[in-house]
Amino acid sequence: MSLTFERCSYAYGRSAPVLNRFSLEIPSGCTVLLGPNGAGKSTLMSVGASWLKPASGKVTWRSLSPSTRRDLVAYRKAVGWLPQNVTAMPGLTVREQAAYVGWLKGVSRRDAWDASAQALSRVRLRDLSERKSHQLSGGQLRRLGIAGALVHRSEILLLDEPTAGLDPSQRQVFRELLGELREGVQVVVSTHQTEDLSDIYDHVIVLESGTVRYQGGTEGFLSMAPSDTVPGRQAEGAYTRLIQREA
Ligand SMILES: Nc1ncnc2c1ncn2[C@@H]1O[C@H](COP(=O)(O)OP(=O)(O)OP(=O)(O)O)[C@@H](O)[C@H]1O
Repeated sequence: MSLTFERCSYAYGRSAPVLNRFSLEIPSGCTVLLGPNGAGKSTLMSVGASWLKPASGKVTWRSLSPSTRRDLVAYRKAVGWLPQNVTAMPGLTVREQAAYVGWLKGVSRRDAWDASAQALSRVRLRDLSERKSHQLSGGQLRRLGIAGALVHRSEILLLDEPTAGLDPSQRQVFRELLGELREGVQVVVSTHQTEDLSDIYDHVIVLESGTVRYQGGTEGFLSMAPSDTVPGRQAEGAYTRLIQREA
């Protein structure tokens, strides 16, 4: 069993629920989560990361559920999360912050320290290891966030807009990293960037107004593009067609 949401409901305060008895099983492999602004992607990721607790329903990763007190620590160790806004921890260096995140997730201090060097290399931040994390640029901070999720050797990574604010060369670094990661870890990426979908992702999920509008293979998704779509713009064409059709 993969990451599963069973009839989950979540509302911010007294607002209308963003997720209303929402059910979804994330397929194994590499999945991209698309959807318009406000569709509920970050909310879904945050519920999956057990940062937000659904008012009702159940989230499970394999046999672990964060709503079961006994499972919570193991669940959070297994499920890595890059939130939309990564914050620098005051006073910590880049390496200390990556190690600290691992330690918070239950990795021993020594293992977290060792693993942090490797994780920083993977996101190409090793040269900045000794810099204070508050001195990083926004894009570098996002890469540090990914490194933090790698330190505790997650079984599944939920990456919320990992390429937002990255320059084109760093987006390429991220694509390469994803190619390496997908060998051992299940990955879900929320993004607005639709280029190269078929090179990177096995599955596409499109969310709109807290509802799944599409779930299936990447090739099937791309084939929904209008026949006159310019080559290389299939994902954009398919997405626009889907969202307009459902609007
Ligand atoms: N902290 C919050 N308090 C109140 N409402 C919120 C909060 N965070 C999100 N919302 C609302 O919940 C809905 C879903 O937001 P969410 O951030 O999950 O969407 P999203 O698909 O990630 O959007 P984007 O692509 O713009 O990041 C939106 O209507 C948003 O205004």
